[in-house]
Amino acid sequence: MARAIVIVLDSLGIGAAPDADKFDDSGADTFGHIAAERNKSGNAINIPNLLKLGLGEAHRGAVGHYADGITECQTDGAYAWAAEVSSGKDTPSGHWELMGVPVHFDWGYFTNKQDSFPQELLEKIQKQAGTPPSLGNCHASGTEIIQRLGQKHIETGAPIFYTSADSVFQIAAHEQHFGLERLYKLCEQVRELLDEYNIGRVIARPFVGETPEDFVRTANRKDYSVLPPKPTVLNKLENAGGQVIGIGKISDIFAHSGISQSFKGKVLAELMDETLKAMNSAADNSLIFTNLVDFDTLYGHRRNAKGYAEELERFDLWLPKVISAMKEDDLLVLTADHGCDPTWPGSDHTREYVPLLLSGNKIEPKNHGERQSFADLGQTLCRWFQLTPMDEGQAIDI
Ligand SMILES: O=P(O)(O)O[C@H]1O[C@H](CO)[C@@H](O)[C@H]1O
Ligand SMILES: [Mn+2]
Ligand SMILES: [Mn+2]
Repeated sequence: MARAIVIVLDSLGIGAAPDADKFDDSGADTFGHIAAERNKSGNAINIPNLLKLGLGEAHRGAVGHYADGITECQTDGAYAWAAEVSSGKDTPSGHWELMGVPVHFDWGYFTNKQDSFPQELLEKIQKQAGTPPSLGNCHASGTEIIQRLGQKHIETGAPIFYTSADSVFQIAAHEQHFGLERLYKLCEQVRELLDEYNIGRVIARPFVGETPEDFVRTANRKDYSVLPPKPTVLNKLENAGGQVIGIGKISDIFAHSGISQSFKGKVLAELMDETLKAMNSAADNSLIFTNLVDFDTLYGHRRNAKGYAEELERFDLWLPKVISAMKEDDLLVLTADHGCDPTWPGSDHTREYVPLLLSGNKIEPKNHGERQSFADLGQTLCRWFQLTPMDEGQAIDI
C-alpha cells in the first residue's frame, strides 16, 4: 500500500510563469537567480541531491537554459514544471492548488501602499479589541516595519498593522510588552471582521528585543487562513480512511481541514526531523505533507540570495536521509507554492513555475514537461492513493 511525502520548499519558483506579466514579474526566476548569485562568488551552488531529482532539468524546461553553474546531470526522478491557474501568487492559493483546488475567484486586496486599511475597519477592530489606534497601516516588509515602529509600539501598546501584494492582514506585536496570547486573540478577532473583505489570511507576527537594533521576529508566527473553497485531496484521503500528517504551517494553511495530525517545528532542521519521524511511523495510506517556510520568510522576502542558496544547500544535505527513510511503495515529491525571487524589486512573491520532482522505487526517471496547473499534483496523488479523481488537474503518468 502507498504512502506519499510531499515537501514544499516555500517560494522556490523556477522561472517566470506564462502570465507573469500580469504581476509585473516577467523575468523573475527564484532558483535561476539564486544559482547565478552563488556562481558569481566563485562556486556553483552545491545541491547534488536536488539536481539528481531533476531540479536543474525542470528549471531548464521552464526557462530554456540551465542555471549558471549547472550542467546536464543524471536524473533519477520524474520531473515537470507547473504553472499556476489560481488568481493569486500567495501561499494558500499555491498549496490548495497543489492539493487539487485552484482559487478561481479574486481575493480581496489592500492595494493602497499607504493608508491601506479602510478607516471603518480600523475603528471596528479598535472597538472590539480595546486596543489603542494602530500603527503602520501600509504595505511593508515585516522586518523593516518592526525596526521603524517597534519602539513606538512598546511605548503606546498600539499593534502594528501592515499588508503586502498578497491578500493578507499582518499584525506585529511584542511577545512580552503586548503579549503573545493577546496577539493571537487579536488576530482571531480581526479574522472575523475580514471575511466581508474576502481576505485570505491574517498573520500574527510576534517579535522580541528592546531596541530597533535587536528587534527580531520569533518562530511563534501564526497564520489564520480561510477554508479552501472546496474539499482538497487531504479531505478525500482522510474520508477514505487515510492519514494526513501536516508538518510546519501546513495545518494553518488549510485552516486545519483534512489534517489528521500536525507537528509544528520551527527551523529547517526541526521540520526535517519531524518529517523523518513521520516517515518512520506513518501507516500505509498516509500523506506526510511538510512546508519549509524559511526559504520564503528568511531569504525570499528579505531579498537575500546568498542566504537562500545556503539554505538550499543545507536542505540538500537532508535528502539522503529522506531517501533512505523511504519504504518500497513511497512516493517523494518536492515542489513549491510560488516564487519569491530575492533579486527582484520590492519584497513580494513572484509569479513563477514551480518544480514537480517525483521519485521513489517505482518511479521511472522521465521528463513530464510543462503542466498547466499545480493541480496536476493533486490528481497524481489521487491516482497514487487510488482515490476518485479531483475535478481539476491531469494526473502525471508516473
Ligand atoms: O515581510 P513579511 O512580514 O515577511 O511578509 C511576507 O509574508 C507574507 C506571507 O508570505 C507575505 O504576504 C509578505 O508580506
Ligand atoms: Mn509560500
Ligand atoms: Mn511569503
